[in-house]
Amino acid sequence: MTTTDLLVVRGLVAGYGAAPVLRAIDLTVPAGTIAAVVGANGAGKTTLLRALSGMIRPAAGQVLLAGEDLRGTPVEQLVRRGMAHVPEGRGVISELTVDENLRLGGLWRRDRADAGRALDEVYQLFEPLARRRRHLGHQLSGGERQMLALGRALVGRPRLLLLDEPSLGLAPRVVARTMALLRQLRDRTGLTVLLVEQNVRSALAVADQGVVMSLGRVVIAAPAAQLRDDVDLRHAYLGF
Ligand SMILES: Nc1ncnc2c1ncn2[C@@H]1O[C@H](COP(=O)(O)OP(=O)(O)OP(=O)(O)O)[C@@H](O)[C@H]1O
Repeated sequence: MTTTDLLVVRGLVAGYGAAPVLRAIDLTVPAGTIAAVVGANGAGKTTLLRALSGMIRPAAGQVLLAGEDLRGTPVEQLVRRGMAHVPEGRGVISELTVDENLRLGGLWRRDRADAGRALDEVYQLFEPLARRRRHLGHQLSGGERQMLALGRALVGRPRLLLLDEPSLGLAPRVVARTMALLRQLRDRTGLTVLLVEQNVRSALAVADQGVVMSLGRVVIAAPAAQLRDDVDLRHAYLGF
């Protein structure tokens, strides 16, 4: 595992109108690690992912991906540089088949042969998707749709995966499987993950770093183990 910082965020300010939601976010995520972003409803977690993936334009601050400043970079270029965003609600296209949805994730890649290999790898990783290649998006269960959204992102071979609430609406067993998969991807491929989760326990169990947000700021960024084990910290910042 490399110790290079893949994502560095400095003084990021962003929002939807005149009043900013993110108020000077600072964040560092080393390559090959999982950072879990947790915090109360409305803290700005989803907004942070949107600002990083170019869905909303930051008003101020700096985002570096592997040392490269991303300011002004079009969304399509962000994808080419290795950023993949799986939004809350997942964005699976209901009218397309599993296979078509997955192929969308690799359409932009010039290396067609490797895009094909990445697709095969995703089918190996998600066996239920391989069995349902011809099924339409709307015929899938919630857990399968989550797999599909994640799989589609992975077909692009991202370096940084921005994952918003993957556990939303899923059975505990499926949540556990998703978290185990993230750990496996980190360990086997060196994938770096910024994981936004309401399910704090599950997220901290899999993460290397815990990032607690409140009112548009990062109030603590610490090793996940420290947040898990320190009762005072948990009471103060996470309420359990
Ligand atoms: N599209 C939007 N337009 C205007 N304001 C928005 C929009 N999306 C979110 N907000 C506001 O931004 C603030 C932060 O929301 P955000 O969704 O980032 O929080 P969150 O920490 O992800 O919370 P949750 O866990 O509830 O999704 C909230 O006050 C919310 O009302």
